[in-house]
Amino acid sequence: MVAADQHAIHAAFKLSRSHASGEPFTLDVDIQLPSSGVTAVFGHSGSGKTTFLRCVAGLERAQAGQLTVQGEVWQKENCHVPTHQRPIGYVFQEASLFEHLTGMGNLAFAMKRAPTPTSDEGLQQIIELMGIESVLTRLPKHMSGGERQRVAIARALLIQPRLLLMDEPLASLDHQRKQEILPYLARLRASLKIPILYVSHSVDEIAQLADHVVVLEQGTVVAQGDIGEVFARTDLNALSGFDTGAVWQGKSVARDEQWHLVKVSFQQTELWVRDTGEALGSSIRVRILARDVSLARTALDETSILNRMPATITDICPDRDEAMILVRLDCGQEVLIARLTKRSLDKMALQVGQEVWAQIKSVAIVR
Ligand SMILES: Nc1ncnc2c1ncn2[C@@H]1O[C@H](COP(=O)(O)OP(=O)(O)OP(=O)(O)O)[C@@H](O)[C@H]1O
Repeated sequence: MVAADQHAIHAAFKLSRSHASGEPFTLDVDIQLPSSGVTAVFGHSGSGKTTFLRCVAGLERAQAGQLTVQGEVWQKENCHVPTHQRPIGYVFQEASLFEHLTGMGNLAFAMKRAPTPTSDEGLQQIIELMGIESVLTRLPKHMSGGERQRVAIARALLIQPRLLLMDEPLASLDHQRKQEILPYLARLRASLKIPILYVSHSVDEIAQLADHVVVLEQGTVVAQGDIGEVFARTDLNALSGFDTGAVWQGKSVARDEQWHLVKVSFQQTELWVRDTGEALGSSIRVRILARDVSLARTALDETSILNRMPATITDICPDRDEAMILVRLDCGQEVLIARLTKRSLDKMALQVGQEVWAQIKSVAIVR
């Protein structure tokens, strides 16, 4: 839960619509979101992510709604601030640039809409942040998908928004372009003071970018909280499956130069991870996929696995795959999830409350 904070966002919307096919849809949310960082709005296709974002933007009007952003009312009973009067930047799935204007022309258009003049320095900072210097003289048709999207993000920032809304900004890009643009989004997250609402159905993207997660299912909020907390849950349909995995936030504390490894310390446990060259003391986020965690009843000495730790089984939950099971473990203050076959669970006679050894085959650094 987000602490009561007058700078937070309170969004409550009730909106019903019926499909041509006859299947009705209702968005029914009442949530408090943090005033900074990236809040990911996550869920399967059709869960209502875009509808929620459009309600925040004022593009869609909920039959009943209340929206307060940092103490300012944008919607309440008979009051509905129109979209163009809301200080928001909106980045869509497809970069909607003006095709007849160059990159710089697109940016200049946004600057004209900003409430206060942008200094040359401010403009330069955004150009550098998004790495778009070399495409400013080009028309959008001569830019790659990733470049177009980065110009679109810069344009949204130059409006000087107090809230940035991003609706699947990477969805139209291929894998390589996504990888190219992700570091820019991570930089954006680190340098922006304003809150970002980021809609996505990609667990990978969210694991890398989000601080806070809201999970929608059929128009309602089924979970919300800090990324570590939400990703540690095994009962969420949207998060169960091949990509299930815990996200841990720690600090690098030691370096093993011979083996190119860095020791990352978490609340009560430590992991050795690949050295990505960051200074000791840096904050490091890792993702441990449930399929990369195996369990042993005793501490095995002869194993090639680098990261092993004692853990207690706290829950055993069904997986989307009939043959698999998710085991939730407490490792000190950290929660780990292991994805095992039902056969292994049975063979090892694992039960809730049992002490085991968790063996982590691979740890991905996500930031
Ligand atoms: N313009 C519209 N008219 C009628 N129904 C709509 C309209 N837009 C969306 N819907 C329906 O409303 C529901 C929520 O759609 P929404 O686009 O918000 O979901 P989503 O979670 O963003 O999905 P996706 O990930 O596929 O974009 C869906 O059932 C969808 O079919």
